[in-house]
Amino acid sequence: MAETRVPTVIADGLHIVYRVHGSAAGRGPAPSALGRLLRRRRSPAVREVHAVKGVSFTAYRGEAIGLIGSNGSGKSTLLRAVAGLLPPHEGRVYTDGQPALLGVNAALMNDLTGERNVVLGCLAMGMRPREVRECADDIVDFSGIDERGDFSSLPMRTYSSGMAARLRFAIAAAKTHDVLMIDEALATGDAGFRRRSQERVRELREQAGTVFLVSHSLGTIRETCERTIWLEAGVIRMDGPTDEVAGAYEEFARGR
Ligand SMILES: Nc1ncnc2c1ncn2[C@@H]1O[C@H](COP(=O)(O)OP(=O)(O)OP(=O)(O)O)[C@@H](O)[C@H]1O
Repeated sequence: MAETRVPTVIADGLHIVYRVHGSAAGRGPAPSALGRLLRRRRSPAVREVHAVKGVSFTAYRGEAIGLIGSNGSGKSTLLRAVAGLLPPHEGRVYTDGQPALLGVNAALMNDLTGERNVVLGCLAMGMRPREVRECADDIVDFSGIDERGDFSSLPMRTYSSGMAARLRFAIAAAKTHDVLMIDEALATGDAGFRRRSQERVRELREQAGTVFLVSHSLGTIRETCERTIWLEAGVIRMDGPTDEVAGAYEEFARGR
C-alpha cells in the first residue's frame, strides 16, 4: 500500500537578499562612518547580499533533513526564512503549522536564572503554566547544566556558550513542534548530551514533526538525518539520501 506523504514545508523558488546599509566599499571603518555622520554627508549606498538563490524543496512529515555546505553558503539564512524571520525577496515558503527555530525563537534573558528562562521559554512556546510546572525539572535535567554545580539558579550570563545552547535545545525540545529547526545545537555539548538530543530528535520525528538540522559535523548529520540538502553559494547542489550527499560533499571539500 502506498504511504501518503504529508508535506510540511515547501520552498518555491526562494530568494533571500540582505540589505546592508552604510557599507559601500572603501568607506572605512566605524570611526570614519561616525565622522561622516557628524559632517552630515550623504549616507553611502546600500549593498545587497544575495544569500539564497532560487531554492526549492518539499519536506515531509516524519523526515529529519540535514543542511550542509561551506561557510556562508546560506544554511542559517534558509532556516531563518523557513521560520518566517526573513521575508523572501522572491519566491515563497509554505509551512504547515508554526516552525520553531531553535536558539532564535527561544527569547532567553541573560540576567535571569536558567530556571526562570525555562519557565519563560515554555510559556513563550504556548505551554500552560501547569504544563510548565510539570516539565521544568525535566528540562533542566535534560540540558545537563546542573551536572557540575547548581547552575540553573544562576543567571544565564554565567553560562558557557555550550551550556546556553544546551538549555535552548532542552527548552525547544520539550514541546512537540510541527517543524523543528536546529542550527548546530547538537554539535555542542559532550557525548552524553549529544546522545540524549539525538534520541529526542528521533522522538520528535515519531511524533509526526519534521526536523531540519544545520551542522558542520557530518557525523551528527549521518546519525540523525536520512535526507540531506547541500547548499553552496546559496544554491542547492544536491538533495537526496544522506549517504550519497554527504559523500559527494566530502569529496568536494577534499578537492578545495
Ligand atoms: N544579517 C546579515 N546581513 C548581511 N549579510 C548576511 C547576514 N547574515 C548572513 N549574511 C550573509 O549571507 C550569506 C549566507 O550566510 P549564512 O549565515 O546563511 O551562511 P551559513 O551557510 O549558515 O554559514 P556558516 O556555515 O558559516 O554558519 C553570507 O554571505 C553572509 O555573509
